[in-house]
Amino acid sequence: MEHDFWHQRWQENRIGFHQEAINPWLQQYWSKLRFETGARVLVPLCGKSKDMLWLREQGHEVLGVELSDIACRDFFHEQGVDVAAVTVDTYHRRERDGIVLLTADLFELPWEAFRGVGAVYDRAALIALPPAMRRRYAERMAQRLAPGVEMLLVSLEFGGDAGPPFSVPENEVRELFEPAFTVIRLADAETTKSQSDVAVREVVYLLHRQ
Ligand SMILES: C[S@@+](CC[C@H](N)C(=O)[O-])C[C@H]1O[C@@H](n2cnc3c(N)ncnc32)[C@H](O)[C@@H]1O
Repeated sequence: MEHDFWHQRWQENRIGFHQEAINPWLQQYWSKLRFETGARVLVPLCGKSKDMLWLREQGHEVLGVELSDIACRDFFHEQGVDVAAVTVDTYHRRERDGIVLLTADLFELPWEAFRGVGAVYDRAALIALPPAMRRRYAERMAQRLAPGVEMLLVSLEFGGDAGPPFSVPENEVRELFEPAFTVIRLADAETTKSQSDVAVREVVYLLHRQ
């Protein structure tokens, strides 16, 4: 998607993807991942997800990367604090109590920004991207993550190519990430796509960087 698409969504507050509750898959399956105590968790395309608060409560440092400065600002504002942004190179950085949010294009971030990442949580990141960008995303993860780093990925499967959110079925997840990652399908459940009655399956994967 073009940057403008997302900036407009945030400006107009059309953020149906945002969840007020902590994601149940995250709570159920995060303990399946292997990481060091307190590992820094990368949350790509993080929006203002409250899941980052849950990860922080588990003792992690959190590194969220998000295109929209509105999202990064509002994440902290909704916790009752206004955190000033510091400009670093081409992006904005806000930090408070172990949560760092970078207002940046994930694909433009330099290597150093990924330093120390020990785990990844992807909810509505891969599925927010059109096909060619999904390939770039998987390549970027393979380039930037150290061997042994694991990712919890929540994907969606439904009929049709329209999006976002896009349907990314298991064969595509494997095609994108293997062999750089081993891919384990952990669980799935039927849900309903918002604003329509299309049957949608949410699928949770554990990815292990080889
Ligand atoms: C579907 S939303 C999901 C947000 C969050 N993961 C959640 O669960 O609420 C996708 C987010 O990715 C952001 N985004 C899109 N392209 C991006 C990029 N190239 N780099 C960083 N963020 C991006 C959008 O602004 C949007 O907030």
